[in-house]
Amino acid sequence: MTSHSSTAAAPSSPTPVSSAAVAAVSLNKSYGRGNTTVQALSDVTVSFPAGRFTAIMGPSGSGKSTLMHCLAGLDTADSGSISIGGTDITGLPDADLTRLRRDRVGFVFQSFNLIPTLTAEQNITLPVALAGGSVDREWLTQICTILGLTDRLTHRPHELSGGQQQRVAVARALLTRPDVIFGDEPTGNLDSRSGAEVLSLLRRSSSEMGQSIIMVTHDPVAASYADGVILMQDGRLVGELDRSTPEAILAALSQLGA
Ligand SMILES: Nc1ncnc2c1ncn2[C@@H]1O[C@H](COP(=O)(O)OP(=O)(O)OP(=O)(O)O)[C@@H](O)[C@H]1O
Repeated sequence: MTSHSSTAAAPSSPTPVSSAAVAAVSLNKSYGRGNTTVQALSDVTVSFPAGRFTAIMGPSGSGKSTLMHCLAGLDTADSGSISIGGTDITGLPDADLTRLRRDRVGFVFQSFNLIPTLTAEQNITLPVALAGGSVDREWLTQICTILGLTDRLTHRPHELSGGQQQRVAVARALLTRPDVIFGDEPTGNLDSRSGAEVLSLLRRSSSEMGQSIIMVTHDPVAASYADGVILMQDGRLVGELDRSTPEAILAALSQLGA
C-alpha cells in the first residue's frame, strides 16, 4: 500500500496500481456548507495490494467510514478517482456501479445482515442466485469446510450463534471470489472468542485464498490480524504499519490522540 509518509510508517515500496485490488487517487469529500463544512477526506491517495488484508484505523471522526464507503462505491467523493480490480469506478453510471459492486465486491458488516427465513446455505448463495449465476459447488464446499459451517448449512440464522452467523456472512462474501471484501467492524457484535474465530478466518481467507480484505476497526486486537494498518486523522492518511502487535498499534493510535 502507499500513502503519505509518517513517523509511524514502516518503509514499503510503492504498489503499482495494476496489482492493486483497490486504489484511490486524491480523494476529497466534504459534508455541509459554509462554516459548518466538515472535510471528511482530504487528498487521500492510497493503494491496497491484491491479496492483502488491511485494517483502517484512526480516531472517531477521522474519515474511516467515509473512505470505506467511497472505496466500495457506496458513496461518491467530491473529487479524485477510485479503481476496483483495475476498473475506474469514478463516474460509472449507477446501474454499472451496482453490477460491479454485486459481482466484484463483498461486504461483512457489524450486523450480519442475514435473511432470517433462509437457511445458512441459501443465505450464502443468495447473491449468486440474485445475479442469475450458478454456484461453484466445489468452491462452496471448500469455503464451508474452512469456515467450519458444513454441519450448519440447513440451519436458519436464529439457530446459529453470533460467530456462526458472521461466518455465514463471510462465506457469502467469499463465494463470488470478489476483488475485495470490505469489513466494517465485522467483529463489533461478537464476544471475544467468536470475534477471534472470525478474524482468524478472514486472515486465512487472505493467506490461503488470496482474498483482498479492507477492514475498518477501532480494535487494535482485530487490526493485529491484518497484514498492515493504515492510520487516518482529520480526513488524511497519516501513517501505516506493517503487521503489528495490538500494543504497537495502540501506541501508534495514542500518538494520534485516539
Ligand atoms: N452524512 C454526514 N453529514 C455530515 N457530516 C458527516 C456525515 N458523515 C460523516 N460526517 C462527518 O465526517 C467526518 C468523518 O466521519 P466518518 O464517519 O467517516 O469518521 P469515522 O472515522 O468513521 O468515525 P467513527 O470512528 O466515529 O465511526 C466526521 O467529522 C463526521 O462527523
